[in-house]
Amino acid sequence: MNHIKFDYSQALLNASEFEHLKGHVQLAHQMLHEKTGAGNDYVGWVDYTKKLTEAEINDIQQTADMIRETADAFIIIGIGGSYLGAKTVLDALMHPFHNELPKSERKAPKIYFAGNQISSTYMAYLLEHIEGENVYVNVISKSGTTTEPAIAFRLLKAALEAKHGKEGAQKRIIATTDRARGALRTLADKEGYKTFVIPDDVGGRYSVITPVGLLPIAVGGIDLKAFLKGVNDGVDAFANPLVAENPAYQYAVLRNVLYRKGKAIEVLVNYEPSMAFLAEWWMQLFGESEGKDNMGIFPTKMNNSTDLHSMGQMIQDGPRIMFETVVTLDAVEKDIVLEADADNLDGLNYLAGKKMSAVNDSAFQGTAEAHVDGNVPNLHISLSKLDAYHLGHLMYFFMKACGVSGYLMGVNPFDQPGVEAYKKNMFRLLGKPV
Ligand SMILES: O=P(O)(O)OC[C@H]1O[C@](O)(CO)[C@@H](O)[C@@H]1O
Repeated sequence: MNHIKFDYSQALLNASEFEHLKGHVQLAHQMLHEKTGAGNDYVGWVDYTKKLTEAEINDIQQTADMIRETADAFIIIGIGGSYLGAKTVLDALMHPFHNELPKSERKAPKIYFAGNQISSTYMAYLLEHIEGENVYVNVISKSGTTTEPAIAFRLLKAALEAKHGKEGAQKRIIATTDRARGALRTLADKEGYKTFVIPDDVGGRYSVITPVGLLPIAVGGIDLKAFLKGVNDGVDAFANPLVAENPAYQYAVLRNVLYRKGKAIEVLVNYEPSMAFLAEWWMQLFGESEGKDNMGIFPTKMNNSTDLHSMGQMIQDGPRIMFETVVTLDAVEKDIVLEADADNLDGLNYLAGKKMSAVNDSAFQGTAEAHVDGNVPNLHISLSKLDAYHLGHLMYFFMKACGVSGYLMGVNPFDQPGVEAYKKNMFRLLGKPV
């Protein structure tokens, strides 16, 4: 069943402008489901979760439970698709001040990320910060050869071995990587680490639904089965080839029509800080999938109402080359009723008795109205609430829309050849042996 409400009444398009693309969607749907399109070696994510066995899920859950019971701190090493999905879910569903809670109130180890940049300062502070802690590490790399996580892992492995010896470190390291290839696989096999496999036919940016995302999510205490159920219900709901009944395909069509009308920038907007990282994950998903052959919609983000006070001016009055996709929640996790103040020096008594979420909602409504008036098309996605089920459903919605959208755009949505350019130069500058 579909749990995404997708409203495109403010897309500033006539039905006639997207009707003609419906036939193309049927073709893109077929290419994806029958594995006949470009990049067809990488469409395993389409029904991956449907094929996950109970034993595989239990293995992930048991490993996570062991880490939850034993570790003070859990470090997720990975870059791009190898950390963005996990961080999105953990940020969205965990206590916003989780790492600062006293141990007795924390339901999971403190969680840190490493290997998603090459900052020596960050790494030095992290190593110093975790010195007294019982640390477990999940090193995640599909290729097993990415420089950023490899450097971070080398440093953390050395720190763990210095503290606990080889055997103690071995117990605290879990590697998520390719079944057979890559330096991380070789190392993990040699050292005897517990490993999880990233399937060959699932690319990094589509891998949050594999152990890449699932293990960290479970360590965070998120309900894995609910997350997977949300994904699986998405697999069913968004496999409907009829555009009129499939919001993922509607979204794919509309963004393509908007792009063809000169809207080269898509802004993913949220009104909840817990959802801010969703945009980072979404940016890689669409950016790496569609930015090809000098084409593609440039994906960016607004965390509102914060960014209305920095980028709001640009959206309202800047060049008319952007559209917004706003994600909102029908119900917030916690609400606060604003009270009257005897002095009312701040002039806020007109809000007395109102819920803070209603003020936030008015910010959303007012902004959408202003931006649409300013000729910025607005697409609106709403979820009934933010929990493991709905987040899994939403992430799969975006994945499915992205595959179809890329095909509509005429690119291979499953490769990322352009990412190699900086690496080649960096390796030359560093004198990496060829
Ligand atoms: O999991 P890996 O192989 O380390 O790759 C991490 C990320 O790097 C990229 O390959 C780009 O360099 C992304 O596509 C990917 O998500």
